[in-house]
This record gives sequence, structure tokens and C-alpha cells, in this order.
Amino acid sequence: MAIRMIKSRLSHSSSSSLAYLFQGRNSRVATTAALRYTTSAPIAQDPIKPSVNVEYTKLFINGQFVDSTSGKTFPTLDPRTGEVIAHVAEGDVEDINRAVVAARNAFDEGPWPKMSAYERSKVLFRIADLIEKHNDEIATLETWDSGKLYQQVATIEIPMIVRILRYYAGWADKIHGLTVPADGPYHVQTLHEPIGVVGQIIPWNFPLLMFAWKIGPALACGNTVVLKTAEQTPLSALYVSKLLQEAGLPEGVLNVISGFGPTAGGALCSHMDVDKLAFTGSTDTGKTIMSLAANSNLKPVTLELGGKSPFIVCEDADVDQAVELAHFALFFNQGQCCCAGSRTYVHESIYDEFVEKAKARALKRTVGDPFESGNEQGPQISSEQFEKVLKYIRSGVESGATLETGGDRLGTRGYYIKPTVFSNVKDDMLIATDEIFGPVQSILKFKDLDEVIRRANATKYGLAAGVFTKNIDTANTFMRALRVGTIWINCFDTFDAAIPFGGYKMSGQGREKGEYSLKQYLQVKAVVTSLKNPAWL
Ligand SMILES: NC(=O)c1ccc[n+]([C@@H]2O[C@H](COP(=O)([O-])OP(=O)(O)OC[C@H]3O[C@@H](n4cnc5c(N)ncnc54)[C@H](O)[C@@H]3O)[C@@H](O)[C@H]2O)c1
Repeated sequence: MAIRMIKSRLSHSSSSSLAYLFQGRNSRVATTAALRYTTSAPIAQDPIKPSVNVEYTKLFINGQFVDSTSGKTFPTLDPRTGEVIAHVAEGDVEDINRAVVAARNAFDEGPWPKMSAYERSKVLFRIADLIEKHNDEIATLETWDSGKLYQQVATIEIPMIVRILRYYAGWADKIHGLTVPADGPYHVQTLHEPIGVVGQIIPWNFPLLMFAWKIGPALACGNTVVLKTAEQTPLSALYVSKLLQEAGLPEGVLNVISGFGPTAGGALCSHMDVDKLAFTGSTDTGKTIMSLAANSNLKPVTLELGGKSPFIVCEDADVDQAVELAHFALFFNQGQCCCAGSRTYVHESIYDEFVEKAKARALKRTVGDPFESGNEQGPQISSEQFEKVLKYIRSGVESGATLETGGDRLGTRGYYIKPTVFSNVKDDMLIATDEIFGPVQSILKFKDLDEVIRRANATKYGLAAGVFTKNIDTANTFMRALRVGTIWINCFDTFDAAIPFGGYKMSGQGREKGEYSLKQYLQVKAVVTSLKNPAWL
């Protein structure tokens, strides 16, 4: 019932803003569910049994579900317990080759790039409709495989996925070139053509949302795609592959490969017949991907990489509101967001009050089974990430930051971590420089604007920033001074389909979402025609 209510709010909302919806929900959750779990109580009860069967575990190549060439499979695990959900076909070099051949044929011989843009847009609209129709099954698979909150997936992420596919369906028949004035008797025009076969590699933190960000613009422009999912979260994209067929997407236009980075991912990046790559994941892997692209056929690459985003709370801020937004900016999605506000800078005049309240808010955070309505935090994605986050927590303590709350695992099984808050954090501590990707808030103190701008920019990353102030002049100063791809002022994590997203510096190259994403999936052809006796020049 609660889910229905939030759904209807979404359909009446003018924007699929994640922050708008989640914050509204948060306040209710905090008061009701806090009675059930506190962050110090062990997670005693058995995990809730998901209400779906895993039907699709094979690779999706040329419109068929097929075994891997090697016959190998790998297990995908439930982050609540570490137990196996299903064994999934493991794509390898040979499977990438098969998928690229299918995508090449679909591009060179098939109808997709040649059909009218309006026909393409109708297919994309049908895909969106089918995803919307199967919202609950998809959300269940996604939660089971990733540990994300069911309510978050079902009421926020899937509506956003549907929205982004409809957004790009709307773009399909509005993509066109220009007539260009030139010196001399020439008629000059540009044709905007699809690039060809696109390789896409996505991470585990938003498996199906990243899938939609990638395929939406690529398909709208008429490309064909080979997409490799993250090895931790293969299930939702396979389920959706079935829906793509049902929607009438021609065979070979979208191929989905489950498998590992260095093998399947590496083969896709190095493939001589892939015309473009798009990647979301860590900065280190981004470097590898660029070098594989450069060392093969110099295919262009767009990258969405890591971040260490500042969230700056100014002296004029309402402290209670700032605490709530800073908490959301960091802890949302178990802290597993590339743009997480993971350096909370607070003005010295309100620092002590802010730390006390941030600690109290973290203590109230409800952690538990992500299927349980009312929980605010589920488990981390995997044992590797779980260990990595705990290691960073230890390093925070060892380097002299003050551990205000949390700092340990929650319960004895699965990958749950207590919401953790550090104060007295210094800029050179690892917890302030590295992307932790977990529920660990680092609170730093600042004195004045110039100083905090300099410190906020002193990072190799440049993905996003949050600023919390009532002063328009202060907000305007930050808006221009911070070297990041997105600044949220008095909000955070607002991800409308039309808003471009991407990073400065080592947070990436290119932009996703919005009109900007289309450019990454188009070639521009200049056509110059000599004119005889032109009426005008
Ligand atoms: N920016 C983001 O949205 C984002 C998302 C997930 C993870 N991360 C960061 O990355 C860290 C590690 O997470 P991860 O291990 O899943 O990220 P990763 O970069 O290793 O993996 C992301 C994707 O890249 C693939 N990949 C890995 N190595 C590859 C290679 N050599 N060639 C081609 N593809 C390859 C993976 O299989 C996966 O599909 C996290 O702690 C976090 O800091 C960032």
C-alpha cells in the first residue's frame, strides 16, 4: 500500500528526482522503523524469501538466450547472506566475439539503423511500458542480487529507468544535422549518423539504472549494442532482455553478456569491430579501458568514474536540515554512489552542533533486510566491498579521526555495516581522499569560503558537490568556483533524465543523460555539394 502511494506521487510529480522522493519517504521511515531495528541490534531474523524465480541466467546474444561457449558459469550471491542465488553463464572472449558479430550484422544488414526514427522511438516506448508493467518482478530481482532497498528500486529507480527510456524515445525523431553556410558555391550540410557497434560496461551499484542510462541514448541514435553487466549483479538486465524482444527490438540490436572484467570486459574493449565504448566504474578500471581502446582500434570512450564529492554546510544553514541532507547525500544506497557527498565540510561556528546531530541521525538509521519496508539501509554488495569499507574505517581510527558512532559490522552474517560517522577528519587522511563506497561519513571543519573552495577542489576527482546555504551570493560563488560536473544547491542526488551527468578531472569524460549524451553516440558527416548558378550564397 505504501509503495502504491509513493508510485502515485511519482506519476504526479513533474520530475523523477531521486532526492525529492527519497527524502519525503525518509522522514516517515525514521520515525516508524527506528522502533524495529537500531544500528546496534544484531540482524537476527531469517532473510525474507523473494517472491520471484530466477528464469534468465544465460547470455543474451542475437535475440536468444544461449550458454557460454566454454560452458562455464559463475554464482551470483545474495548480499544479505553470501548464499548463491543462481549460477549464471560466464561470458568470455568467444562470447564477446559472438555478440559483436551479432551486433555488427544488426548494424550493417539489419533494419534498426535504417528504419524511420519514429519507428525506433515506438520500440523504445514499448520497452519502457513493459519495464513499468513488470516493475515488481524486476525490483525483486534487483534487490535480491544487489542488496538495494526494495522500496527504493520499486518506487524510485524503476520509474527513473522508465522515464529515461521515454526521454530518449522522445529524442529519436529529433536528431538531425544542420545546413552550414560556407564560402564559395557550395551547399554544405551535416548528417548525424549512428557510430555503429557500441560496447558498454556497467557497475553493480545501480545495475538497471546504469543499463538504461547506457542503452537509452545509444539505441535512440540507431546504434547496436553489446553490454557487459557487473559480475555481482547480472540478473535484472537478463530479465529485461526478454522484455526487449517482446517490445520488438530486432535480433542482435542489444546483446547482454554476464562475465568478469579482465576477460569479457577486456575483450569488448579490445575488439577491433567495436566502434565506441561507454563505461561506468572505478577510475583505475577507466584507465585500463582507455588504454585497451587506444591499443586496439582507437575507438572513442566515454567514462563515468569515481568521486569524492564535497558537501559544504555554510554558517547560515539550518543545522537540522543540513544534517538530514548531508546524511542522505552520504548514506543513500549504502554509501555506494559515485557522487556520494563523502567529504562533509561544516563551518566552524556550527561544527560541534552538526557533529552531535549527525551522530544522532546515524544512530537512528534503520539497517536490515532490504525487502523489509521501512529499512533505510541494506547490506553492502559483496564481501570484497564489505572488507574494503571496514579497512577504511580502521584507517580512519588509526589516523586519529574521532569515531563518533558505528565502525563495525552489523550482525554476524551478510555484508551489513553500522552507519559510521567520523569527526575531526583532516584532508590528508585516507578516509578524506579515497572513494570508500560505503556508509562512512567524514566531517571536516572550515573557517571561510576561499579556504573551503580550495580544499574542496584539492582532489583528483570532480564529479559532484553539494552546497547548503541560504545566501544566494555564497551559492553563486560556489557554483562557479567548484570544479565538478554537477553542483546541487540545497538539494542532492537530483537525477532528472534531462540533467547531464559526468565528471571533471579523473571522474570521467563525456556526459550521460540529457541532450548531451546523444553526441557521444553520433558521428557527424559533412556533405559538401558543388552548386551551379546558385540563386544565393
Ligand atoms: N562511478 C561509479 O558509478 C562506480 C560504480 C561502481 C564502483 N565504483 C568504484 O569502483 C570500485 C570497485 O568496484 P568494482 O570492482 O565493481 O569496479 P570496477 O571498475 O572494477 O568494475 C566496474 C565494471 O567494469 C568491469 N571491469 C573491471 N575490470 C575490467 C577490465 N580490466 N576491463 C574491462 N572491464 C572491466 C567490471 O566487470 C564491471 O562490469 C568501488 O569501490 C568504487 O570505488 C564506482
